[in-house]
Amino acid sequence: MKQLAVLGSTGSIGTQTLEVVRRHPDLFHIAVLAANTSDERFASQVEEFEPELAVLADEAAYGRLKERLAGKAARTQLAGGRQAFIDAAGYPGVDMVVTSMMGFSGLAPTLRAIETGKDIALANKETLVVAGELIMRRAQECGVRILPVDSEHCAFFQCLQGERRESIEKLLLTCSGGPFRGKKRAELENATVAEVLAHPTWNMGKKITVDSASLVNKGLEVIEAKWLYGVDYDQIQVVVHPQSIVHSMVAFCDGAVIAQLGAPDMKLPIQYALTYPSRQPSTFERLDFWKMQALTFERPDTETFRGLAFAYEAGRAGGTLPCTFNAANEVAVAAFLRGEIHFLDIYDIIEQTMSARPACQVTALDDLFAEDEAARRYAASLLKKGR
Ligand SMILES: NC(=O)C1=CN([C@@H]2O[C@H](COP(=O)(O)OP(=O)(O)OC[C@H]3O[C@@H](n4cnc5c(N)ncnc54)[C@H](OP(=O)(O)O)[C@@H]3O)[C@@H](O)[C@H]2O)C=CC1
Ligand SMILES: CC(=O)[C@@H](O)[C@H](O)COP(=O)(O)O
Ligand SMILES: [Mn+2]
Repeated sequence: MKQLAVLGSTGSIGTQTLEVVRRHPDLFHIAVLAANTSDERFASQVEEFEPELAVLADEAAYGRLKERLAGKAARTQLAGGRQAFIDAAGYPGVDMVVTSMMGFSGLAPTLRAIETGKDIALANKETLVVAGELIMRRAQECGVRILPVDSEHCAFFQCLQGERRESIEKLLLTCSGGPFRGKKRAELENATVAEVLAHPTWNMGKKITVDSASLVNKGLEVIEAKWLYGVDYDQIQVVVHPQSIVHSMVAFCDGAVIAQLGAPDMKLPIQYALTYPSRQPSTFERLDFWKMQALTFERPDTETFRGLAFAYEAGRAGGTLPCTFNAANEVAVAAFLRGEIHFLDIYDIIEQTMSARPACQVTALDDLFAEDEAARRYAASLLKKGR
């Protein structure tokens, strides 16, 4: 029985992870649940799974949780606050930590999980974007496995089973193109939050859905792929594939291309990460190749969707720049979702923050926390200028 900690259990990946666990009660036990503010949903998860430990990072939400669970879930120890959330990642007896929390907040708990010897089912791509070198090195030193949950990276992982890294010619990273595929800047000036959140193929949390529309998500995934598979940026080619059926492909040195296909459903990569190296039966939707329409592929428009170009620039520069890129994006996306800026302003905020804060070398983890804070402050100052 694998003992799991699910960090970010109330979100899109977190709830789908729990769905996978419900279907395999013989394989998994939920030892730890952790989330941030969604106390109502979290309380019902705690009642259902009765973990040993349940943590809400947000103190006010933790207060509400205690009231909700008064006289219930007696076997579960409750805790609240940011430090408790990080400590939950190192809970004794846990075999695998699912990092389904959002954004830079994933870095410290992921590192804690690695350093306490837990395998990682990694959904939180921002952690690898800001600290890929450090995370991969610590994982190797601590003898833990990082199993990708992100659909494209799970596809690479499946395509690479039994292959040598040196045989990789290119990683072909597929991209839906988001809700605005084919549109030009002038058509995006007044894009509404509802239009941005209308992803054509995936149902996900709000932040990643905005990132998909701007192609920042694909940029984050380029950097994530670089660290997971140890390739050069020149070996990662983004291919727009609007149907989201081919989840990604690997081109090998002999000219062969291996692809992983499936219906767009995150439960499959989540289950694969949780059960690897075995495959477990599932009732997830099957592809019907007799009914399938065309699978199409195109080149991304990086002049309109500048998020991808910024990511390659940040990734190639290295050092603190990917952290700067990520922080500026997180600030801009939150402001866009609050209705404070236009969709295209996200690009300007990233661009200006990246040019104001050139890459510095990362010598310690604290360099990244300092850069995240400084870049957020700079990006937030751009919002105040009344864009
Ligand atoms: N959704 C998807 O299909 C995919 C997601 N991913 C990645 O997975 C991660 C999660 O995405 P998704 O599930 O969509 O996001 P959601 O917004 O749906 O969920 C985010 C989760 O993180 C928690 N959270 C948010 N902020 C904090 C914080 N500061 N400290 C601790 N916990 C926090 C939320 O808690 P609460 O709700 O209680 O506030 C919630 O449980 C992201 O990194 C995303 O890029 C990758 C591939 C696909
Ligand atoms: C489901 C998943 O893995 C997302 O990261 C997905 O890739 C988003 O789709 P885009 O290709 O539109 O960014
Ligand atoms: Mn993805």
